[in-house]
Formats: sequence, C-alpha cells, structure tokens
Amino acid sequence: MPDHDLAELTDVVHHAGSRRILEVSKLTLARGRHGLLLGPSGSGKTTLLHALAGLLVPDQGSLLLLGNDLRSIGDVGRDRLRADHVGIVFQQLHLIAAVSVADNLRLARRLAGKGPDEQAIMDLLARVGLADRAGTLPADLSQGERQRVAVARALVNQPSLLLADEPTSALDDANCDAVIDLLLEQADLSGVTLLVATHDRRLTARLPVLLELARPVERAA
Ligand SMILES: Nc1ncnc2c1ncn2[C@@H]1O[C@H](COP(=O)(O)OP(=O)(O)OP(=O)(O)O)[C@@H](O)[C@H]1O
Repeated sequence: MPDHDLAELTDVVHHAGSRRILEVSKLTLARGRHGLLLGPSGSGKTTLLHALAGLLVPDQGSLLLLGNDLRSIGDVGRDRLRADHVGIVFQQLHLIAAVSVADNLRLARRLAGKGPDEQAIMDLLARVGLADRAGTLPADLSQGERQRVAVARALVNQPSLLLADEPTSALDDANCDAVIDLLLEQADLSGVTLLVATHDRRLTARLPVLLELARPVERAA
C-alpha cells in the first residue's frame, strides 16, 4: 500500500444552513499515531468524524482519506472507502436491537460487502470479553458490554482508522480508564489508528491532542 497519511484535511469548512459549524485549517492523521480530537459540546467534533468517514461532504476544503479525495469519488466511492477502511463507535452506539451480538458483527460484514468470517467474529468477541454473549440481544447487556460490542463491530471489517465519538463523557474515572484501555488495546491488536472525539479532558492524560476545536461562539462568522 502506498505510504501516504491516513487522512489529511486542509481548509475544511462546513455549514448547517447559514451557521458555520466546522472549521479546520489543517489536520493530518498518521498511521499508528492515536490521538484526540478535543472540543466543547457543539464545536463540530461529530461533524468532523462524519466527514472523515465520508458520511458527509464538507462545503469547502480538501479531505483526503488514504490518498483518496473524498470530495471527488462520489457516494459509492465514499461508501466503499468507509466499508474498507473506517470503523466507527458512535456516541449512541447504534447497535441493531433486533438481532444478537454476533449478528450485529455479521451484519456489519455484509453491509461492507464482505463474506461471513465466523472465526474472526468469535475471536473479536472473545477479545472484548463477550465470547459467551454472542447469542444475546443488545438489550440484555449492560451499557459497558454494549460499548464492547460496538468496539468489536467497528473492528470487524479490519479498518485502517477507528473513530470513537465521546466514548467516556458519561463515565466515572474508573470506567473512563477502562474504556480508553479497551479502545487502545483493541486498536493496537488490530493494527488500527484510533481517533477519539471528546470534550472529556481526562483523556488528555492518555492520548495526545491532535486537534482542538474552538467553541462555536469563538469562531469567526
Ligand atoms: N444537521 C444539522 N442541522 C443543523 N445544525 C447542526 C446539524 N448538525 C450539527 N449541527 C450543529 O452544528 C454544531 C456542531 O455539531 P456537532 O454534533 O458536530 O458538535 P459536537 O462537538 O460533536 O457536539 P457534542 O459534543 O455535543 O456531541 C452544533 O451546534 C449542532 O447543533
């Protein structure tokens, strides 16, 4: 694979209506360099994660993912790139409630156009401590266990980049540490680069801040 950065954003701006909700002059993500995207509530962290995942196209600027210009490759190209290279642990997790833990991982593979790989699915569930919960519905798990499923699902397609949106903000210190331990351990085991979007400054003790977003009111109109 060519030796380019994982992602490179330059002069990215995005609006919701007439409001400027994201402004990034420069962000480079290098392979293997885990880090934080830090900013207060409403500063555009989720918007930026969605842009990196090709879920939205920013109004202005350049956004390269593994050397591919996300602006010019179209919806199908962005879907393909995301399926092949990006895993996301959403803030609200978005597990599929109607199917089992293992089926959540199987579905993620199908949606990415990949065949079933039962061994990989069971290995991942074992890695996050859920080998014996494969047949359980998400509703019958604790919140911490559901988050573990979401991490396993985000890794099941062997992405290059693992994005996690506010994974710790509602947690006490011990659980905050446990979640960041989980993400770092699993990212390293999978050889994935981790980017955590958060307003939780406790995480600065664990990961370098790669980009700090300003409060919306501090941004130029
Ligand atoms: N589709 C949309 N329509 C209108 N406003 C939006 C839309 N998406 C985001 N916004 C606004 O853009 C700003 C940035 O939102 P975003 O969710 O990216 O921030 P965030 O930093 O992730 O916030 P939080 O930490 O609270 O999740 C917020 O003020 C939000 O209300």
